[in-house]
Amino acid sequence: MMLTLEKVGLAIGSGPDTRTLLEDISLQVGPGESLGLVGESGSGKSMTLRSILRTLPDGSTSSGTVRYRDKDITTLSREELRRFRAAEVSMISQNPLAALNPVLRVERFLIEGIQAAKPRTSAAEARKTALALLADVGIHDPERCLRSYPHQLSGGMLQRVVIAGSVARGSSLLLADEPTTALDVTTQSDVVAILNEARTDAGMAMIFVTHDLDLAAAACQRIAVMQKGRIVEAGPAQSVLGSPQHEYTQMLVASKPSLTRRASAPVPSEDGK
Ligand SMILES: Nc1ncnc2c1ncn2[C@@H]1O[C@H](COP(=O)(O)OP(=O)(O)OP(=O)(O)O)[C@@H](O)[C@H]1O
Repeated sequence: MMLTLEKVGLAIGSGPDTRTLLEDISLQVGPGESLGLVGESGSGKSMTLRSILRTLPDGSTSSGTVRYRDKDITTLSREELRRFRAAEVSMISQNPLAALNPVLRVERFLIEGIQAAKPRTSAAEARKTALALLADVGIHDPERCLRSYPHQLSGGMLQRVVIAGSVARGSSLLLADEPTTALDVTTQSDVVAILNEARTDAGMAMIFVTHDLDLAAAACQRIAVMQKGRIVEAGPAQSVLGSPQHEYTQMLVASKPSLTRRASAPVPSEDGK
């Protein structure tokens, strides 16, 4: 298994003011696999990702184990943790600008990633690889994209560049936190398709956080449903969403806006009748 969480817990504060943020979180993701974490706002999805990266809030206490390959991440030294974050994990968030340096062209971002993974690659070779990676993520004019600064690209293009960057760095673990929330629906499905392709081609393990059940089903083979810091139901995406067992999952599925229902809903007349 690439990543295994066993009974991960997280609490903040002390004494009677202690608040439990995560409780008994156990999950596994293998190479090339994708796991969706779904649940309402505040259910602990982002905190689960932060437990993996060990970027926990000040004053919090964690428990349980986070195993990456054969190492327990919770016991790594500061230097080992820095290396784990830089070389093994890529984080894709709602805001791709956060991952990119605003004063550097896309070219520098990708070439640095490629050379970090394979230090002996020449600049010319790295440039060629960067162009190929941009083409792989569906960028039509890779030359132009390489020369661009982040602010010159659309949200969908930026998210593609960040995905190309994680492939360039040879990351084996992809943590995606609402990566498509800021995109329009068509670009959303393009980005999900590109993520899926990058994951299977490069054998990356992916955790995909979203509150959108349809998106989770499109991006993930398995789904874990979180409520109040716990996983209440987990299993193959089709069975969790098709025949949910836990009443919280049933409620989420029932309240999901259905595209067919939306499309066929009667349009209210102007006077509201
Ligand atoms: N720095 C912090 N200190 C204390 N509590 C926090 C901190 N950040 C988040 N929390 C609390 O931790 C709980 C879990 O939050 P988390 O961000 O993981 O939820 P989420 O499921 O990712 O929600 P969202 O979809 O809104 O991002 C929430 O109750 C939140 O209020």
